[in-house]
Amino acid sequence: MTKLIVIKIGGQAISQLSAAFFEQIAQWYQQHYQILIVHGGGPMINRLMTQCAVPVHKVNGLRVTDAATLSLTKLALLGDAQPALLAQLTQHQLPVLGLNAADNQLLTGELIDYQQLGYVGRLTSVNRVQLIQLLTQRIGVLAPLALTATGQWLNVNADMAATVLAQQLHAEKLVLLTDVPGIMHHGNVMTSLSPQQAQQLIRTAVITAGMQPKVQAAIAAIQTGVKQAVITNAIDQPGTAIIQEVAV
Ligand SMILES: Nc1ncnc2c1ncn2[C@@H]1O[C@H](COP(=O)(O)OP(=O)(O)O)[C@@H](O)[C@H]1O
Ligand SMILES: CC(=O)N[C@@H](CCC(=O)OP(=O)(O)O)C(=O)O
Repeated sequence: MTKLIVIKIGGQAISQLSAAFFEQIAQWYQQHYQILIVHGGGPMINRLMTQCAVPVHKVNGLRVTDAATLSLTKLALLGDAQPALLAQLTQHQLPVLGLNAADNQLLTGELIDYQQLGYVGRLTSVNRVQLIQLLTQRIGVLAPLALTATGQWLNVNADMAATVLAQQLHAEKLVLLTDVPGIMHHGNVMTSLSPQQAQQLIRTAVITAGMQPKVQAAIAAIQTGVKQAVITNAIDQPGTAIIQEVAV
C-alpha cells in the first residue's frame, strides 16, 4: 500500500520554512512517500481584508465569512499563499502541483452554520482516486477551500481540511506546521497530550484562538486511524504529539 504523509502549513509558517523542512520533504519524496501539503493563509487573508477595509471577525478560531470575505479569501489563498509556497518548493527542486477544490471536484463540502459563520464549510467528500493519482507524480499543494454540490465556494479551516484528507487518504502521519513550537502551558512545550488533556486545556482557556481548531483536528485524526498527529514549528522537531489515551 502507498505510504502517504499529510502536512498542513499555516499561513505564517509559509514565510518561515527552514532548510531542514525542504531536506525532510526531499527525503520523504526519495523514500517514495506520497506527500500532500494543505496550506493555510490566515495572515494573507487578514492583510487583504485590511487593505480592502473589510472587518475581520473570528468565532473559536474560524473566520466569519460573508460574500466579500469569501472573495478575498479565495484571492489570498490562490493568488498569494499558494504561489508563495509553490515557488519555494520549486526553488528546492521539488516537483509540485498546485491544487484547489475546482480541479476534478477534489474537495466537496457543506456549510457548518450559515447563521453564525457564513460561507464556512466542512469537507464532506474527497476525490480520493484523483488525488492519489495526482500524488504519484508530484507533491500536491492544496488550498483549504471546498465547493458544495451546487457549486458554492466555502472557506474551510486548513487544519480541519488537512485532517479529513489525512483520514480519507489513510495517511500514516499528519504534521500541523505552525508558528509556535507546540502546545504551550506555563511557558513549556507539552511533548504529548491525550484528547482528554487537550479538551481540558481548551476548557480552561490555555489553548485558545487558532490553536483550538488545530488541536481538535489532531484529535479527530488520531481517533480515526491516522497513526501520528504532531503540532510543531519545525518538521525536524518533535513539537506536541497528540496521542491516544493510555489504558490503565
Ligand atoms: N496553548 C497554546 N499554545 C501555543 N499556541 C497557542 C496556544 N493557545 C493559543 N495559541 C495561539 O495559536 C496560534 C497558532 O494558531 P494559528 O495562528 O491559527 O496558526 P496557523 O496559521 O499555523 O494555523 C499561536 O501563534 C498562538 O498565538
Ligand atoms: C474558516 C477559516 O477560518 N478558514 C481559514 C482558512 C485559512 C487558514 O486556515 O489559514 P491558517 O492555517 O494560516 O490559519 C481562514 O479564513 O483564515
